[in-house]
Amino acid sequence: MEDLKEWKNNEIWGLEAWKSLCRVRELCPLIQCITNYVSMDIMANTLLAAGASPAMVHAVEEIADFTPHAKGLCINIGTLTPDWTVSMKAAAAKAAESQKPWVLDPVAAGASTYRMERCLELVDLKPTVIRGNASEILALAGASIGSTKGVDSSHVSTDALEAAKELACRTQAVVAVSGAVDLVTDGERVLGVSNGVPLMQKITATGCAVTALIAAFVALQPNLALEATCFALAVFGMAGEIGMEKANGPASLRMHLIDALYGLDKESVLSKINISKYD
Ligand SMILES: Nc1ncnc2c1ncn2[C@@H]1O[C@H](COP(=O)(O)OP(=O)(O)OP(=O)(O)O)[C@@H](O)[C@H]1O
Ligand SMILES: Cc1ncsc1CCO
Ligand SMILES: [Mg+2]
Repeated sequence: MEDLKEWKNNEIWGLEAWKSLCRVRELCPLIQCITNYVSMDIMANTLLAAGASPAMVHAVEEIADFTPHAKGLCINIGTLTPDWTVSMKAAAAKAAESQKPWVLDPVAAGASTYRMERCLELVDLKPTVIRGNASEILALAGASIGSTKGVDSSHVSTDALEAAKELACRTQAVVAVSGAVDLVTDGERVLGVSNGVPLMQKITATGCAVTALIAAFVALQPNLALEATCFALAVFGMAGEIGMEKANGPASLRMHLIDALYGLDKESVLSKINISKYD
């Protein structure tokens, strides 16, 4: 691959995103998901539609056997309880030990002290990527409680740009803030992904689903985590744009988005991709 710092236009981004999607379709990476009850269905279906192989495996007793065989791991704290916390930490540690990338979704990080403390413990276990909405990234970067209402963002992604950069520098993770423009940073470079449609916010767990898709893309390009994260966000957003052409509301968008992801072709990727340097 060329020096990505020199990349300038969407023609090149499109070709590389297409290659990344093809790699997922060819290699069908096994992605372990320890996620919330709300997101399990859309997350598994998103991974399958993209060509990956999801497995919702969360018993702590299975982690020693299972996690080393997965290509990537997605941890989502959406419906956190103490027993799952133990599994999450064990899986993150096992992924790190077996040099597998893992991605953290800090759902509602600022909604309670319990959530924040567990999130900070997970961040200490060195996620490859952290993907949240703007309120979650602001809360996590500042370790601040009470600024978020729940799982939905009360900020726009650009509100969290400096927080995301600071969090990325401090943790060495790639940090992605979703929204109308998804901002992705390694603390130095910032890229903006402008694919997607606003109605995606009205389908529960689209954020959770795209975090799992990031895990699948990063699993196959662990040394290009920033770019792979952008490609997953762009691919999901493009599927939303295509799905929106047939949708009448959130429920039909959910269905058409998954269909569009499954059928996404090179021509659509090249014509729709919208990635730009943000800094
Ligand atoms: N205004 C918007 N325009 C276009 N796409 C959007 C918009 N808002 C969100 N998206 C897209 O919707 C998806 C979900 O992002 P969102 O920020 O809603 O995540 P979230 O709040 O974590 O969701 P959840 O907690 O329900 O999983 C992302 O792919 C994002 O790019
Ligand atoms: C609604 C909801 N509550 C906990 S997790 C979740 C899914 C969206 O994050
Ligand atoms: Mg979320």
